[in-house]
Amino acid sequence: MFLTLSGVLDAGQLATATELAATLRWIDGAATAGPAARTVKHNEQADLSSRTGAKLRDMLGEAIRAHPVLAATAQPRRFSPLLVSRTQDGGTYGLHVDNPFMGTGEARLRTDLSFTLFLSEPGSYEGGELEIHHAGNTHHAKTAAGDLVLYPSTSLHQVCPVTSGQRIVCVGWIESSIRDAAAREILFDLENLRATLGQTHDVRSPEYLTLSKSIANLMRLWGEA
Ligand SMILES: O=C(O)CCC(=O)C(=O)O
Ligand SMILES: [Fe+2]
Repeated sequence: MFLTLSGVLDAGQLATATELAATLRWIDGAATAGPAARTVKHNEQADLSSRTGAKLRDMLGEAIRAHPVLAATAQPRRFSPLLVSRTQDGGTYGLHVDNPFMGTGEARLRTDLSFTLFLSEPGSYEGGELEIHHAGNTHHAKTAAGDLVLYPSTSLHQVCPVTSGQRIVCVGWIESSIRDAAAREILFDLENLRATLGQTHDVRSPEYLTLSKSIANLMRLWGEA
C-alpha cells in the first residue's frame, strides 16, 4: 500500500509546526538508526525532549491519529514515537530497510507501516524525494507540506540527496491490528462496501447484517486485539 493522504495538517497546524521546529535543537540523525541504517543516514533529528519538542510531537501525533483515512487503511494498533528530521547540504538517507521491531517493554511494536509527514513545501528544497522500492517498482514521493505518505515497512527505501534548501519531515511507524497487508486490504474494501450498502439498506437488513458478520469474523481470524 502506497498512499498519499493530503491535508493531514491544516494551514494553521503547519504554521505552528514550522514555528516550533525553527526553535528546536538538532542532533546527528545516526543516533536513532539501527547499525546498518546508521552507515547511510546523513541527516539531523530534532531533540523532542524539550517542552517545545513535546508540544510539536503531541500536535503532530494528534493530527495523525485523528485522520480517518489513515485509521481505515492502516488499522493502527500502536504508533511509534514520532521523529522530526532535517536534511540539507547534500544530506541523504541511503537505501535501507526499517527495523522490524522498535521500542522496549510496553512500548515495543512491530513495524508494519512507515510514514513520512512532509513539513517543508516541495518548492523550498531540491532533491529529497522519498524513493520506495517495492515488488520491482520504484515510487517517488515529494508531496505538499501537510501531506503524509504511508508505505509498507517491508520495502527498501531511501531519501535522495537534498541539494539545496531544507527538507523537514516527521516520520513514524505503525503496528497494524491486521498484520497481513493483503488481509488489511480486503477488510478495507469490505468496510467501504458496508458504508456504500448503508446508503441503500437498513442496518437491520439481511444484506447489511451478513456483511457485518463477515467483517467481524474476518477480524477475529486475522486481527490482533
Ligand atoms: O525522511 C523520510 O522520508 C524517511 C526517513 C526514513 O526512511 C527513516 O527514518 O527510516
Ligand atoms: Fe526508513
